[in-house]
Amino acid sequence: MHDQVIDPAASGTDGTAACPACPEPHGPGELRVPLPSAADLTTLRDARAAIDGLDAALAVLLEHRAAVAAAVQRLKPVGGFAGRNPEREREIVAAMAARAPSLGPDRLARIMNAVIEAGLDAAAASDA
Ligand SMILES: C=C(O[C@@H]1C=C(C(=O)O)C=C[C@H]1O)C(=O)O
Repeated sequence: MHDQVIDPAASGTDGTAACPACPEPHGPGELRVPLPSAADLTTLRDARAAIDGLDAALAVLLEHRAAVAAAVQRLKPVGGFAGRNPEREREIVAAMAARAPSLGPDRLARIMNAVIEAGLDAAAASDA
């Protein structure tokens, strides 16, 4: 969860906190990340720095998503891999494809299949 990746040693005195994903301090339960414009990146160093910032935010989102997906498994009558729901997964991919048109539904399906399986696997490991 996002709160868990905030470095308490870097916390401000005003209730805000520094976190590895965000360039600016912010309150708990928030993620703020700049969205660099690829067209503005003209050096390898800057482009890699932009990737690193986006990946830090992705990691925070993936950690948080896995925790929420684990909560869903506990709420469903049949959770875990046995309760996998292809129709729900197709809906997720379709909604994401509308926001990520350059990736499109086929690539997003591969990405989200990996994300969903990793979440279910992590949830099963934490139950064991
Ligand atoms: C979270 C659920 O369980 C499973 C995991 C999903 C996910 O990580 O998004 C989606 C569908 C299910 O295969 C759910 O049914 O909503």
